[in-house]
Amino acid sequence: MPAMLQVEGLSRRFGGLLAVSDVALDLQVGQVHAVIGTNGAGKSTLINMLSGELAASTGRIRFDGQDVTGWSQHRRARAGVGRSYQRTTIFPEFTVRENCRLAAQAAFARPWALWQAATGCARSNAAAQAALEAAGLAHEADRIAGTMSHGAKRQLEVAMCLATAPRVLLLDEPLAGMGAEETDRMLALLQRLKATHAVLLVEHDMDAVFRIADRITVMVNGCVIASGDPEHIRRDPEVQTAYLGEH
Ligand SMILES: Nc1ncnc2c1ncn2[C@@H]1O[C@H](COP(=O)(O)OP(=O)(O)OP(=O)(O)O)[C@@H](O)[C@H]1O
Repeated sequence: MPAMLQVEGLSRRFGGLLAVSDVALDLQVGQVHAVIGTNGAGKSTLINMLSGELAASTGRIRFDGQDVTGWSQHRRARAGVGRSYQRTTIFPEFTVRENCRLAAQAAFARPWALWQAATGCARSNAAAQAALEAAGLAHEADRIAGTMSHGAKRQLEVAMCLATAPRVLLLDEPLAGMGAEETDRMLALLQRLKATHAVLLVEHDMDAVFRIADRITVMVNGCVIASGDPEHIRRDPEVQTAYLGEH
């Protein structure tokens, strides 16, 4: 199957620091591709370049066959590149449904329709409902988002991402701070979503990564030191030394 998102020779420099160095990566529908690595390895910088929040210093990003390296974040998002953040980014005083509708409205902005009530935007409402159902949150639709558990809030962030109709999901530590049950629920969600999306997962929870990932890329100091299926990564001596320890 051709890659939905394809990265070649991607680097990012911050002054004298090479935060991401010559990274190559493929994301395919049907796969969760996990990127793991020590603190400061360059994982968030990589996601920020894929989403368009940060410009690449060198290299190329292709999405669905098109070179999107020079595209803005908004243009990539509209084309189908969705992302979630390390820190919770919901609107706590709004309902779960309103959060999803706002995410959809931001993605499908129609400046010429300013006179229409936002609540009446059929496309955003439909996208919000579909996202809630896909994320398993339809039964929580009318709940005030701020009153939900930490795990449910992270699930809502994935739903907000889904409301923008993405084909690629870039997820930055979606399991951070979760208990065992919440982790199980999120992994079940990712397992369902990968059937229709290409998923990039940046995550520190190694047990979860080895449960869910179809492919793992390991970064150290900005460089990819290994990439392959979980068994290959588990056995790689360089990965063992640099990162995994007992896993
Ligand atoms: N805007 C910036 N300006 C300067 N240096 C930066 C900037 N963003 C990141 N860095 C540096 O780039 C390196 C990679 O950071 P990055 O946040 O991508 O790592 P990470 O793998 O996501 O780490 P963590 O697991 O702790 O989130 C670090 O040394 C960091 O200090």
